Parts: sequence; structure tokens; C-alpha cells
Amino acid sequence: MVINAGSSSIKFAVFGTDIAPRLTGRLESLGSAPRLSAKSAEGRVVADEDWSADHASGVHVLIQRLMNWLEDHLGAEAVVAIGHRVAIGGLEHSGPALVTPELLVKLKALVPLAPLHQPRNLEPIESLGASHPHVPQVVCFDTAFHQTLPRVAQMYALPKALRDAGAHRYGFHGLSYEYIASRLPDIDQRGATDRTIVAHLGSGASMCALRSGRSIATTMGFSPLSGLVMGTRPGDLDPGLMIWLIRECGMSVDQIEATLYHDAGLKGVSGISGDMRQLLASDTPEASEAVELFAYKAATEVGALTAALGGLDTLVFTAGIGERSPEVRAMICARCKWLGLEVSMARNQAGSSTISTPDSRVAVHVIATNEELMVARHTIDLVLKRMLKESVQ
Ligand SMILES: Nc1ncnc2c1ncn2[C@@H]1O[C@H](COP(=O)(O)OP(=O)(O)O)[C@@H](O)[C@H]1O
Ligand SMILES: CC(=O)OP(=O)(O)O
Ligand SMILES: [Mg+2]
Repeated sequence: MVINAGSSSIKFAVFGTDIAPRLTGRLESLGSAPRLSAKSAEGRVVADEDWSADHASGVHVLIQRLMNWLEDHLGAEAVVAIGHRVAIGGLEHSGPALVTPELLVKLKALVPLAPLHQPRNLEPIESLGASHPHVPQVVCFDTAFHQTLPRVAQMYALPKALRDAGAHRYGFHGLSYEYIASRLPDIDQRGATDRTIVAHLGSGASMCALRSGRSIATTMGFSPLSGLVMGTRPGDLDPGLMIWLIRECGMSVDQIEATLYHDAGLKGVSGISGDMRQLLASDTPEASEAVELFAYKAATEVGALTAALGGLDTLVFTAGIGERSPEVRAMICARCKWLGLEVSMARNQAGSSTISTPDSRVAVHVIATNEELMVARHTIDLVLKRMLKESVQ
């Protein structure tokens, strides 16, 4: 079983021990009116239930109810391992790890770096650890994939003492980038080996520059606030603005944190919503301005990452907006024409897997991400390795 707990939803998936997908689903609107939806591997709806009666009880109760529902649904088959997506593992964790009480303490200490994500990621682990103590749990970090960033791409221009204390570009969405990197050899050989940018455009949005499938630059940094404009997060800001907000506007740290995580980005600019679908459907100038700003920042970051790569061969769009919005893809690509990048309107509109024209100097692909599959692979791998080790001892 895989859990990808986010700020407003918990996505889950069940795989066989052969990593064949069995079930995917999500618990949405956690804070207001939780709703469970799930589909079989063939796409058949197996659940669409209102769980709002449980919303006041918090994540623990919802996770236990989800586990009960899954166990009923799976019948005689037992859950043999649980894998979790966790936003940040810090410098110490370069790969997936088996959950231990000591590890949980270390991961909790990293909450200030990802205050919106990390607590939500850890709550289900604690809840399931208590109810299913014999089922091994594995954590897979968003940050792990970016361990390959060269030193200049990891460094902030700050005094050494602050850098040593942890002021460092960690980067996020690593499971998504790892999945895309694993798919590229089948889709585009040049993209797999040469200079590629992956644009993960979801509620949280970032980009990653890949060379031979390894991360060499990325737009998110110390926290998941920086880089691109996002649903409710602003992306890059001038640090001088933080000083101004505190000193001149009298905002507290908590108020700034709430504004930057919940009220900025597309939502803040449009005054309507952080949901790209709603903005594309709206005819207000504020909604258009928010979408324009989103595309502008995405295109200028393509430029920055192209500089880091020393050129560009392949651009990949993924995640909610990247996979499903031809409008936004077209707006970003139009601003990247200077790279010799040409998109076929018809292919883009049809959501083809390759949307660039045959003459385009840069190949442009749309690839659906699958963070849950990455977590499942890592989880099975680690649990099998542990079983092997135990059988040898
Ligand atoms: N058809 C669509 N057109 C435009 N945006 C879409 C479409 N479908 C989903 N989205 C957007 O994708 C985003 C959510 O993406 P997702 O990858 O699921 O994010 P997260 O995992 O962070 O919740 C939302 O902003 C949503 O509006
Ligand atoms: C790290 C991050 O921003 O994740 P998400 O896109 O799920 O919010
Ligand atoms: Mg996501």
C-alpha cells in the first residue's frame, strides 16, 4: 500500500508484490467534507463515498477508516508493507528508508522546512505504526532525487555558518522526476541521455533539469515555496519583502507562513481560486493575469534551467496542469520559441504524448507522472532486502 499525503488530500494506491497496480484512490477535502474515491486498475469505480461525518476527528481516524475499508476490499489478501511519500529527508537521507522510532524523531525535526507537507506526511505513519505494528513502513523522500545536484546548484550565497546550519537547496517532487527519468529511455533516447527539463505543474509546481536522467538543477529550494508560481504559493520572492512584511506591515511569522502557503500564487493573484481549471474557465482580468504570470514564470525558469544545462534537447510536461492543460502548455511553449521549440497546436490540443513538431529543435512530451509507483518499487525493494538479510542471519 502506498500513501501520498498532501495538504488537502491523501492519495493512495495498492500494488501486488509484483508491482502490478490493483487500486488507486484519494481522500479529498480533508479539512471540510472528506470524500473517498477509488478505482480498480481497469478504471472501474470501486468507491465514491461521503466521509464528512469523520472530518472533525482528524487524520488518524480517517487513516484508520481508510485502512479498514482497504482490508475489507482486499478480502483475504494482507497488506504486507506500506510506503509513504515524505517531502523532506534532509541531507542525511539519500534514499528510501525503513521507518523506525528514531527516524521519525529526525523527520519531525524537519517540519519547519516543509510545514505544509511534512506533518501531513508523518501523521499516517504514526497512526498506522500504532494500529499495524507488524507491517513494515518505508519512507521515500521528495528530496532524495536531488542529491546529485552539483555544489553550485545546492548553495545559497550565505555565510558558511548559516549554510552549515542547513541553509541548503534540497529540491522537491523528486519521486515524480525519478519516475519521468525512468520512462524517458522508452520514449525519447536523446531526452534520457542529454539535456532535459521536466516541468511538474500541479498544485505545487517545480522544474528539474536532468542530464542523463540525473537532477542537476531544480527550482524549489530550501522549502517548497520557491521557484514557480503555484496554486496557493508565490514561488520566488525577494527576501527583502520578508523584512518589509515583518517590519513595516507588522505581520507575525505565523501570518507570513499562512499567507505564503495558503493565500498566494494563483489564488492570491486571481482573488478567485488556486485551481487552474477555475481560472481558465473564468473571464475576469485577474484570472487571466494569474495564468499569464504562471506561464511567464515557468518560461523564464525554462531559460534559467537551460543555462544550467548548457542548452536544451527535451522538455517534458507532467502533473495535473502539465498533463491536462493544452492552454497552459501552449502559453509556456510560445514563450520558449527562442529555443527553437515548436509545438503542433493539433497534437497539443489532442494531448498526444509528443506535442512538438517534427522540425522542432527541442522535443516536447507530455508524460503522466506516477509518484505512487516509485514509492511502491522502493518499498518492495527495501522490504525484500530486509527479508533476505534476516533469512541469511
Ligand atoms: N483539465 C485541467 N486543466 C487545467 N488544470 C487542471 C486540469 N486538471 C487538473 N488541473 C489542475 O492540476 C492541479 C492539481 O494537480 P496535481 O498534480 O493533482 O496536484 P497535487 O498533487 O499537488 O494535488 C490543480 O491546479 C488543478 O486545477
Ligand atoms: C513538494 C510539493 O510542493 O508537493 P505538492 O505538489 O504535492 O504540494
Ligand atoms: Mg502532487
